[in-house]
Amino acid sequence: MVRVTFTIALVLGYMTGTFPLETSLRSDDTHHTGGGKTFSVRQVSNPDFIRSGPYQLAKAYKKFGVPLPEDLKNALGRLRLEKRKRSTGNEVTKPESYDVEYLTPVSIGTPGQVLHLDIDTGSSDLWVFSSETPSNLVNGQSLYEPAKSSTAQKLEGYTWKISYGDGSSSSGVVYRDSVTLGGLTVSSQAVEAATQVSEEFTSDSNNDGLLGLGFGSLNTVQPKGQKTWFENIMQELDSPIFTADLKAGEPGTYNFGYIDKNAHIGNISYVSVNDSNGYWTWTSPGYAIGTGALVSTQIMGIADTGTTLLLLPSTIVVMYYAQIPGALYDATQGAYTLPCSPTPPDFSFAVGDDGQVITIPGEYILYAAITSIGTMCFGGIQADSGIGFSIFGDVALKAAFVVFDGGKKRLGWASK
Ligand SMILES: CNCc1ccc(Oc2cccnc2)o1
Repeated sequence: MVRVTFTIALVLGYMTGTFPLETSLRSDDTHHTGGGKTFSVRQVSNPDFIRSGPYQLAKAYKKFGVPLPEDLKNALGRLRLEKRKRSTGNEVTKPESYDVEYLTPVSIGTPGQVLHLDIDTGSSDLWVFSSETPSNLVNGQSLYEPAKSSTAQKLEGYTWKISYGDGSSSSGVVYRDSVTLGGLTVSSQAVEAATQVSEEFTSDSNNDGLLGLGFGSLNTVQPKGQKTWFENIMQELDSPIFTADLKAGEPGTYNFGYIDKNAHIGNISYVSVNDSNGYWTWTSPGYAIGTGALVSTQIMGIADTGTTLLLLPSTIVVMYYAQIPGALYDATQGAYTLPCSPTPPDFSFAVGDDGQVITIPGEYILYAAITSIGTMCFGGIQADSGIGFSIFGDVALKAAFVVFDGGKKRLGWASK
């Protein structure tokens, strides 16, 4: 989750998109003879008009009521198929130890420079360790070197600066370059090169940066916010979605543009997303602890692949750990801890109004042993106090198959 600070200011309602000219080929430059007024309208071309010979020829046949010859009909059919051809992609994502984050190979520039990025649906900057990151802040990470990319373009005067829910942060300058993920290429993606990273990133040696899949409104680039990779590729996809299939202690998968029916069990329940704060924000109607009955209560939270744990309202967290002998809030850790055995109760959360429930196995809540003798463990469920919403991080996401639907602004949840 990216930490957003608002400055109270007159927000100019500027749009970052480019609008196709609202014009079309027209010729209404009618001239009147005699004393009447004359007027003419300048013809402007419609840049969105797609030139197509067979289509124009077919229009001519239709205009004069002549049936289309067979080969022209076939040509039109091929064109229609060609236009329909869209694309899909998929990529493997690998967990770091304790599933603290999942890293995905991303190719940047020409020729491609492969970096392993943390795909984060809780933020919207694509930033990387780079040749511009001071070497004393680099500790084994792969670097993006724009000078070695024939397609890199520096956005002069553009900067970025971001801080995350765990207190880590980074900042730097901005390039445009080609970015390929899962076989899908955005030719002009804003790539944010770090000139500063906090200690948490320096010590995170295998993590070469983040690829944000939140909504573009969260992007921190100044003076003009940039679109995420997904926002840039979305229209090319068969459908404007991506799915997250994270796994406990083993590689998972991100798919783009399609739903892999073999990746989930039972139906996918969809819930609406409120993107007004830039996150994939949704509301769960309730939870259950172990084999207990569902407790109906609204849990508003974000689906966040970049947060490791499941952060919930403290009332629910207290209820959960109260079921576990020996569990306690450890003030030195600033967190709930519990005995590493026996396996604690499962935790379930409801999705939608069709009875769908996602059950997190108890072992996912034994997040990591605190002491080397391994008797007490760090809890995978912690309180969301002070954040303002809950965070369905990796502990929850790795129990589900999740559809992030950018077209309909909704989330789909299924068991797997
Ligand atoms: C592990 N700390 C460094 C680090 C890796 C990824 C991130 O980014 C985060 C952290 C928390 C929430 N969302 C994204 O920070």
